[in-house]
Amino acid sequence: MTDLPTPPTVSAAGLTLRYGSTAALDDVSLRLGAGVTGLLGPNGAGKTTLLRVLATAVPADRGAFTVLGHDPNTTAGRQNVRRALGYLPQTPGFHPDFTAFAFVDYVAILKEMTNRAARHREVRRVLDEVGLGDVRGKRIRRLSGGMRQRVALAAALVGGPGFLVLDEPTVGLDPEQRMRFRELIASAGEGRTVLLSTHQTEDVAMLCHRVIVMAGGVVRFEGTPAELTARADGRVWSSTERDPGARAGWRTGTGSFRNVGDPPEGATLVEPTLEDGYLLTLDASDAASASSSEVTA
Ligand SMILES: Nc1ncnc2c1ncn2[C@@H]1O[C@H](COP(=O)(O)OP(=O)(O)OP(=O)(O)O)[C@@H](O)[C@H]1O
Repeated sequence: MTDLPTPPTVSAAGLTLRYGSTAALDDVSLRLGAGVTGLLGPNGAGKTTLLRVLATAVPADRGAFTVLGHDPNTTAGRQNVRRALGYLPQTPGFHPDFTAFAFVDYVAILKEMTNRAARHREVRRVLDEVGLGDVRGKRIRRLSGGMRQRVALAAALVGGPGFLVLDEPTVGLDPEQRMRFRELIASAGEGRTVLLSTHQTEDVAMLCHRVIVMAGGVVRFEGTPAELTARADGRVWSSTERDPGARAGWRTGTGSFRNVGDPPEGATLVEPTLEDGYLLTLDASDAASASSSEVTA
């Protein structure tokens, strides 16, 4: 495992949150440092719940965490966590009749920026930062999906938060917009702690210095993207027909089959991707060993 900055900027221990009989979070412990950490997991893994707990939108039943040294268990600490936080939720709730400027300004007001001139300067700065300076007077309903997502990012960035939480920000974006968004997230992660929930393994491979994999409310893996990819070393092979022993196998564009799982003797091994490592980590038997040997608290 690679070393994390000491002390970590965000640290959580034993976070547990149940909805009825569902453990949305089950004893989740993690540490984040400056830079972009990816949070991968299938639907229902508990990613959004974890982000909402860290953003103090919902309290955990058990466990504790700190953000930039602030403990949200006290009223003052919770206020400090919120001041340090920028949050881009899964479905940003902006009024479509607001202009981009008015919406980000509104969020800045909620973030207690009371000096109007300074606040407007800051709103212009973040809209410029996400490349929307030219359309800041346009109503949000007239902007493309990618531009709306950038308005939401600008709102999360306003006030220069030390901890930025992004819940699936690239969902529904076309490849060009996604690339543009990656650039913005990467620059937002310079000197700042960013936690990026995503289903896109390419986002993690291209952007993140650390990755956390969750499933069923449990952290299955915490490490670097290279370490996650390495979990599939020796477990991806090509063949002329689909290997019946493979956990997944498909014909590629070149006509040969790419198989993932436990290769037969003499198989032609190929380079794994981060997605292979991720899929194998979700496999139940791998998960058991990952949670006992790789998860750091
Ligand atoms: N408010 C709620 N009431 C009841 N159950 C909930 C609530 N919020 C989440 N859950 C359940 O908790 C589990 C974790 O959900 P969560 O939304 O955190 O997963 P996720 O990893 O973000 O999934 P997705 O990728 O689909 O957004 C799921 O089983 C979900 O149905």
